[in-house]
Amino acid sequence: MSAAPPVSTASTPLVRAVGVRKSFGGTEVLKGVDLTVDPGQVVCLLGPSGAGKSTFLRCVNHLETIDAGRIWVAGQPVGFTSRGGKLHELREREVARQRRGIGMVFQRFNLFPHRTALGNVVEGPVRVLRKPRREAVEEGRALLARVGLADKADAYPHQLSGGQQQRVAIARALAMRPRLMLFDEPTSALDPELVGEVLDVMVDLARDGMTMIVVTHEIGFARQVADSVVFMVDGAVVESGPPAQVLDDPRQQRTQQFLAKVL
Ligand SMILES: Nc1ncnc2c1ncn2[C@@H]1O[C@H](COP(=O)(O)OP(=O)(O)OP(=O)(O)O)[C@@H](O)[C@H]1O
Repeated sequence: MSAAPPVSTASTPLVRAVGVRKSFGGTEVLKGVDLTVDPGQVVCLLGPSGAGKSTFLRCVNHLETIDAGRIWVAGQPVGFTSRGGKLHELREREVARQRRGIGMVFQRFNLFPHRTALGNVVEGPVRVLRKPRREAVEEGRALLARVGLADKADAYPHQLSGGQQQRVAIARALAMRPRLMLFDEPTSALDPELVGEVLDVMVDLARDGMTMIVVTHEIGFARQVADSVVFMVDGAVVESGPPAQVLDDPRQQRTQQFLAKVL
């Protein structure tokens, strides 16, 4: 791990990544990524397969440990705590606590198959946050209504479409009251006709002011919702800025080439 930069303060962005590096085996897949997300902002991460987008997202949530650089979420260095002006590596249980403030939605919904939609949503608040079940159920029903699934509370995952399962997964993440939501290609496992219903929920979340980092190939979503589009290639950010600039008037040849293929 490189020398620790100073601990950031509460007035800093919600997410700040500086010089993030990560290797698997001998291969460096993140080569010094810098990224800033202000509270309430939506940042879309775009780029070709293998660029390191998912790996970066997993580093923000400390599902991967970075080799160098630093990431702060809400002023807290990810994987560390600051005591007496020094950074100390967190133990596993403390990492889990830090991770609670971050909701993550994956390509695959990974719902508990033996629990209903509502059961999936209340599991975290009851078991992890120790909320009274009645309160968790009330909130869980409200969250299912928010994602348009009020009538599916008692359905099991196998009785739901992929789009509905993904909306349950979003409700489940929201039930933990995250201050940040990470989405890793949340629609890419869905049939095309189901993509819109998941994106609509994400658009609503963005309008409600949720801070989000979204790895996506949905250029229309990025154009509609993103405050910033970050284009990654080969473990590095090659271009970032407002969607109108990066998507409609890209400056880098690699961005132009990528967009020519996907648009
Ligand atoms: N746990 C791991 N072990 C070894 N290599 C890994 C691991 N996770 C990712 N990689 C490699 O890191 C590189 C970046 O992968 P990553 O999934 O972050 O890219 P991506 O930009 O999200 O791509 P895609 O759009 O295809 O999901 C790839 O070459 C991948 O094979």
